[in-house]
Amino acid sequence: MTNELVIQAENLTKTFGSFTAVDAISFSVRKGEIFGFLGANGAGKTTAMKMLIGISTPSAGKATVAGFDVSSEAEKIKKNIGYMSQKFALYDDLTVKQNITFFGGIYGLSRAQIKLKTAELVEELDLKEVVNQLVGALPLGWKQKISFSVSLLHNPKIVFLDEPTGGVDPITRRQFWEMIYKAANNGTTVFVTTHYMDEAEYCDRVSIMVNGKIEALDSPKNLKTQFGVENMNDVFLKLARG
Ligand SMILES: Nc1ncnc2c1ncn2[C@@H]1O[C@H](COP(=O)(O)OP(=O)(O)OP(=O)(O)O)[C@@H](O)[C@H]1O
Repeated sequence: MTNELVIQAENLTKTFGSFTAVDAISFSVRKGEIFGFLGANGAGKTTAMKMLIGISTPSAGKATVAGFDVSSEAEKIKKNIGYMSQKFALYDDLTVKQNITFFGGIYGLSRAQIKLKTAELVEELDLKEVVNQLVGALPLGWKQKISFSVSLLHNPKIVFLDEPTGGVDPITRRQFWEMIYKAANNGTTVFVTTHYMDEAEYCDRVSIMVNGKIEALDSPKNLKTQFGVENMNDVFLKLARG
């Protein structure tokens, strides 16, 4: 991890009518950092993330991602990031290989690059058996791992993961986190939302949102010390209960 800041938000705000979903949040994320973005349902995480990836315009405040302004340079941001949404976006009726080819094309990779990447992924994820199977036939954990790899196809500087491990078993979640570590070790910054507090422990730093505001932000170790508790679940409960 370096000291280069790849995400900087300053008083970033989103209102819907009179409702403030994201309330003047300020934070920064370093290159290669695994940054956990936590909060209860409805706290404003997805809304904040949508502003950071350039698909929702802030109502107030500002943010830069990969050096580009989210309000005025959204197209440049999209070229520099990967995104895996809660409803991850692989096509069930295409094979694994066809999905990789399709998304590689969208990300602007050449045929040769796609071929190379496909071979790499088959090797890394041990996909030999399933590469020509329809994605729809694969278990959820597999879909998520492939989806994550697809979001990294174009070697983005930052990858945004919105609850990437929802609904999968602990072993698959652990494997997924090994992939996250590997991406971070390769210099990719990982911005991840999760509801699993064991996953919060794996992050370099964690922010916790309550009603649109960031109420805590530090390493898991420092947060546990600050709140005088043993685990991130208790940190979260203390904050959420107010
Ligand atoms: N387009 C919209 N119009 C009006 N209200 C919205 C809109 N999008 C989100 N909200 C509201 O903003 C609040 C924050 O929602 P958001 O989806 O960002 O929360 P979240 O922290 O991501 O929750 P979850 O963990 O359930 O995904 C919620 O009260 C939601 O109803």
